[in-house]
Amino acid sequence: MLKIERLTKIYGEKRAVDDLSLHIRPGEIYGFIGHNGAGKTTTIKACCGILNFEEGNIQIDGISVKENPLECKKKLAYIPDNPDLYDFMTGIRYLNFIADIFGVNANDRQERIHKYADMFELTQDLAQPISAYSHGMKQKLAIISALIHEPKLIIMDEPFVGLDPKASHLLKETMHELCATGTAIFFSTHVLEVAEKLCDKVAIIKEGRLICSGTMEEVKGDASLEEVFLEMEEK
Ligand SMILES: Nc1ncnc2c1ncn2[C@@H]1O[C@H](COP(=O)(O)OP(=O)(O)OP(=O)(O)O)[C@@H](O)[C@H]1O
Repeated sequence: MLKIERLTKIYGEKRAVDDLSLHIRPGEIYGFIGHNGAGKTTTIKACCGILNFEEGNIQIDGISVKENPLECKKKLAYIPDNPDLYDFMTGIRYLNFIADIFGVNANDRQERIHKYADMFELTQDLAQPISAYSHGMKQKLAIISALIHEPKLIIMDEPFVGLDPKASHLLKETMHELCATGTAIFFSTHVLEVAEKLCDKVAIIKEGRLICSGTMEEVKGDASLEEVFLEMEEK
C-alpha cells in the first residue's frame, strides 16, 4: 500500500532522510520511531506528497507520489503532528468541507461524521468555531476528518500527543478496526509502550537512515522496545 524506495531528502547541506526504504502492506499497523530530528516528519511529508524529495520513489497503492500526487492523495489521509485547521470554520463546516474535497456523498458523510463525532465525544462541539477548540479537540476533529473518505492508507505524525486517555484508547481501537478491513496505517511516535502494544511492524530511523525494521518480534526479541531503541541509539 505504501512503498518507499531509497528515499533521500536534503535540506541545504543536511541529509534529513538518507536512502530509506520501507514497505507497508494492507492491514498493517506500522510504527515509525526515532530521536528528535531523526527524519520522521520529513519522511511522512514526502509520502503524503507535501514535500518534494531529491532521490527515490514513493508509491501509494502502486501509484507514484511524484508522478500522480492527486490520485495518491485520494487514497490516503494525513494527520499532522500539529493540527493546523481553519480556525474561522465551525467543526461541522470543516468536516463538510473535507467531505466535499473528497467527493463523499451526503449519506456516507452524515453516517461517518455521526459515528466518529459521537465516538470521540465531539458532537456537542461541532457547532463551535474551531478557534474555540482545545489542542485535543482539534486533534480529534483532524482524526474524524481523516476518516470521512475511508482512506486505504492513514499516515499520522505523533497522533496520540494531546489526546486524553479515553480518546487515545478510542483511536487505538479504531486503528485496529480499520486494519481489520485492510486499511494500512503508518505512524510516528515517541511513546514506545504504545508502539510495542499496537504495531504489527516497526521501523527505527536514526540521523535519516533506517537502522532496523521488521515485525515487532523480529525487532525487539525478548527485550522491550524501549531497551532495543535505547541500545541502538547509543551505538
Ligand atoms: N524546512 C527545513 N529546513 C531545514 N532543515 C529541516 C527542515 N525541516 C526539517 N529539517 C531538519 O531535518 C532533520 C529531520 O527533521 P524531522 O522534522 O523530519 O525530524 P523528526 O524525526 O520528525 O523529529 P521530531 O521527533 O523532533 O519531530 C532535522 O535535522 C531538522 O532540523
